[in-house]
Amino acid sequence: MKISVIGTGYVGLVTGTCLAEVGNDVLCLDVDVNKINLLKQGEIPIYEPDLEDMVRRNVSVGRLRFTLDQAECTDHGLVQFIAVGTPPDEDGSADMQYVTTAARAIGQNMQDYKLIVDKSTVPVGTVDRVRGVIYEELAKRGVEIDFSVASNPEFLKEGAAVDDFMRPDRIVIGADDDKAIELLRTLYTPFNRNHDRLVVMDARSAELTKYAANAMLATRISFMNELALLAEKLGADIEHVRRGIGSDPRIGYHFLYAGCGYGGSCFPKDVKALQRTARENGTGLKILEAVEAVNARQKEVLLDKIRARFGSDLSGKTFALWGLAFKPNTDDMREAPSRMLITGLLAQGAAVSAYDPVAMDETKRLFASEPGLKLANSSMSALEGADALIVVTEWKMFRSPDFSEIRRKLRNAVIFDGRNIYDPDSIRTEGFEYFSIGRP
Ligand SMILES: NC(=O)c1ccc[n+]([C@@H]2O[C@H](COP(=O)([O-])OP(=O)(O)OC[C@H]3O[C@@H](n4cnc5c(N)ncnc54)[C@H](O)[C@@H]3O)[C@@H](O)[C@H]2O)c1
Ligand SMILES: O=c1ccn([C@@H]2O[C@H](COP(=O)(O)OP(=O)(O)O[C@H]3O[C@H](CO)[C@@H](O)[C@H](O)[C@H]3O)[C@@H](O)[C@H]2O)c(=O)[nH]1
Repeated sequence: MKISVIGTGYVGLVTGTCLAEVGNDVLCLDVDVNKINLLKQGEIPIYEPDLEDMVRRNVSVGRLRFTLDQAECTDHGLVQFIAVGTPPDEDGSADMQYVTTAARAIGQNMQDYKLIVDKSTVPVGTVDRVRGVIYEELAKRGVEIDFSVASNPEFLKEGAAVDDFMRPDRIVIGADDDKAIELLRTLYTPFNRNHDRLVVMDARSAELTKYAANAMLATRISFMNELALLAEKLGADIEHVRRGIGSDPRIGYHFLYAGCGYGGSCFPKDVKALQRTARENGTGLKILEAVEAVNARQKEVLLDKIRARFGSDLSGKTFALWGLAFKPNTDDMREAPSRMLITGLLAQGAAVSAYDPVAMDETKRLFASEPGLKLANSSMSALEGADALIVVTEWKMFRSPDFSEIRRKLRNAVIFDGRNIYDPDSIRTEGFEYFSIGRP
């Protein structure tokens, strides 16, 4: 099938590449000249496991192409995926300007039937709004052309995006017209083997499903983070509690890890946007208010522990920080807990020596003018002369380090572990003072 994808970020690039991988003829559009130039050379602008090889493979056989030309993009695909950003606006609502621009451009350029698919995470009612914008543009041109609009929210996780897209838990399709549903059913057949993963519903329910999924996952995390604070006061261990409750299949093990707060481009913004939608509709979402407040508090937990150990004036102190991305296997630092921590430490007069296996360039971009932040070449060199080590992101490479080397390099044998990756007993046997989340 001929497919166009508008927006080549995490979602657009993965969607386009995976659809090309199974044999479709895909053209991806972006307004970012640098991105498109890089992609045309077979280089990808983000770090995402397995993606670069897949892009190169499909580019080389001509199934995946990139363009800056909107008319070419509209002309190419029978199906037009909108996968542009929907960042939070000042009031917490999703900023819809990029989706609207993309829809308007389709209306301005289309010559024959198109199925327009909202892949971006968008407020309930967006399918109707996109349809309205396209009608407006067709009316301006004085033409009548048949088209469909559907919702097909994306559930991939950064760091596992290719795998999530190729082997989805479910494929949600929200549409009221049979032609759109059949086209999407056909398109997703290669990803829908063994058992039927297609969940077909009306567009509004599909749009709400996306927010509900992220809100539920964020709720689990905030619940565990709040319980972790209580566990600390009670002398209980949240890791034991996690295993104890996760064994109940009604609860399950996933997304129960206490830590230094959730980040990323989705949970924070989607939790906000859903609350905004509720308020606009004259109702509230009290649970989500608490989820957000608990998360904001949790992002301060490491700094609180550091100040409790080293005092509130941290001037003259240096802290080694392992992990800058909001989670492992990505270079994405949107809403990353590391950012608040770095800012907090620098504001208290401390210096920071930071290392991340893939997010160093992004850190440079975000903190270019911070003299107190040093970017180390390796995890071990970050430790030289530091007063303590702080682990913020649970990259695999941080899980079994050489503890005697860490002890030699640090000025004090102190570790703050924001992701509970070390065993408290064995790390104390190694001679460290150890502070983690929700454990004695
Ligand atoms: N990142 C994720 O893990 C993830 C997962 C599921 C859903 N989502 C949702 O998918 C959407 C996209 O997220 P992302 O992380 O890929 O965003 P992103 O910021 O990485 O990429 C968006 C891209 O769209 C481009 N763009 C903006 N306006 C355009 C236009 N008019 N025409 C062409 N290109 C345009 C931008 O230049 C950018 O490259 C968001 O709504 C997000 O909430 C994201
Ligand atoms: O038990 C857990 C699990 C995750 N996190 C944190 O939660 C955040 C988000 O993690 P994750 O969900 O793995 O990453 P995302 O790539 O943001 O993916 C989420 O957001 C996407 C965008 O909407 C959705 O498509 C995915 O299904 C949804 O998991 C990260 O900061 C994690 O450290 C925890 O603190 N504890």
